[in-house]
Amino acid sequence: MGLVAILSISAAVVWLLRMVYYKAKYIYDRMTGMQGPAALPLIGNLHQFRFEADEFFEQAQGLGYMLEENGERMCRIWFSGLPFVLIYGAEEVEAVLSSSKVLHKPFHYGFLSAWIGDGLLISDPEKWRPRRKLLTPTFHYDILKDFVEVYNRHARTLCSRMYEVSGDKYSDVFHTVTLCTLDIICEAALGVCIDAQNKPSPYLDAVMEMKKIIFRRQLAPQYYPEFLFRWFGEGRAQEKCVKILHDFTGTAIRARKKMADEAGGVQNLVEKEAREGRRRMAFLDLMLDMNAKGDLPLEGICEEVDTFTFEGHDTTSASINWFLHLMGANQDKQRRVQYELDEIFGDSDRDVTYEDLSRLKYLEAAIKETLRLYPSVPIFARQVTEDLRIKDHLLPTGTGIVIMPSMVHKDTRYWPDPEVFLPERFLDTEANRHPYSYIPFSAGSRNCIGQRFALMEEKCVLAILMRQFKVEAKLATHDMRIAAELIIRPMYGNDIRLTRRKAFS
Ligand code: HEM
Repeated sequence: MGLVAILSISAAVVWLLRMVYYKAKYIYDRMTGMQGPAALPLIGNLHQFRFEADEFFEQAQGLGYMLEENGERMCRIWFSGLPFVLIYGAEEVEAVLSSSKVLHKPFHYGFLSAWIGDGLLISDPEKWRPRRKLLTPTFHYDILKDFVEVYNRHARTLCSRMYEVSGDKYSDVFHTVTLCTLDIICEAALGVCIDAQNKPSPYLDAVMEMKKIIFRRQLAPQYYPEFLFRWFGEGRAQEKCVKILHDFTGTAIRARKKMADEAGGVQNLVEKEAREGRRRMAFLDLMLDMNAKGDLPLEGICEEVDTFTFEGHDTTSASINWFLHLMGANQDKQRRVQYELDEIFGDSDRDVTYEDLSRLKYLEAAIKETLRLYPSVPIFARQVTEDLRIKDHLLPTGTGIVIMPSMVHKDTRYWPDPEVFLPERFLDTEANRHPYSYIPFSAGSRNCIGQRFALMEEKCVLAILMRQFKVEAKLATHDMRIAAELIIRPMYGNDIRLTRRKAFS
């Protein structure tokens, strides 16, 4: 190699190292101005991290409580060399979620992509923006009200399962409820009744297994690189699950598309089926219509159906479960819920109608209060791609932002006696709270697209359950250990005792 070449390469290496040094210094200088636990060179705070689902959440919350004294509800942590900022105050959250520039998700959302592709939840803003615009009308009340029948039907099956475990003993109902919410979302998204509450299926097993694999990987940095995960982690097990999941949704989508093509379009097909009283519109039908107009490719339909199925069953199940626990632990509040139900339904065992839903004011307040104490998604995150100012800090490009709704929901400035279960907070129309002090569904333009669906579903399912059963919780709320996985769940299950209130016809 000639001297010139050696000199050129050396100059390039020096130049690269200088760039890296200045970039690292730029980030480091900005991050050191922020409160946070002492970090070591290279590994940062990694050695202090707890990787168990309960300890990890407790640790993050503990850190937040320790570091709120100077009026800032944010702190920095170093995940090895990567800077992260934990955010747990309404004002700080507003700076992030109201910004149209902070819409990217960090790398660990990518672990979901084997299942849900590049759907709404994880896609980059360039892809996300037009698709969100396209899909938002899908969640309009005019469409959602047709799902009330689906909620009722599966809630009644859930009731039968609950009868089987009712009586003197306490039973863990967490999984039982999850099967119901999975039935509901599969029928709403795909138009297919998987009947998970009555029979096992490879699809059901794959859904359950896949969630565990994704969560285990999130807490195992050694498996972040794809090849290490594939060869030494659970990559192969994941591949098997993904095949079952995609075969199932792919087959249902292709079959429905074929039927729509044969009927001369989705609208014709849906109208024909409605005349025959056979089936109602599913999100899939609306998306096939978009596909026929050239707005959404078939691959996009698969991504979004899988995204809805993933995001739309565990979240609602967690929330229904915590609601049942809180009812069992707060008998006075349970009586108020049942008083309202008895006023509306009397002794009748009729279905819940769309009109009933808006009359269930106390039930709705109790659901919202449940989501305040136990927001189903314990943590969500953003990636800074342009320097972002929050209060006196400039978060440099590359910073990961981690938002903790459960802590935002316990800020005493907006939530007096934050640990107390008090649905009445949500009936108080005078309450003057910061608009970002309640964020179970996130907020801003990238909030939860399914929140109306979720609230309608929960109200309907819980109206049916609470009419039939009195609930008692085995443990007091302060004795429940919380596991923050993909959703927030009771670490050792949701043990409740159910006794029948009236006959089930
Ligand atoms: C109690 C129930 C639910 C809760 C608490 C909840 C919460 C959330 C949260 C916090 C996010 C933001 C996540 C992030 O930024 O990383 C989100 C996003 C999302 N949720 Fe939900 N969710 C619920 C139910 C549902 C349901 C039933 C569906 C579908 C029918 C759904 C579909 C979605 C989708 C597609 C996104 C991504 C939206 C986007 O980025 O544009 N969710 N949800």
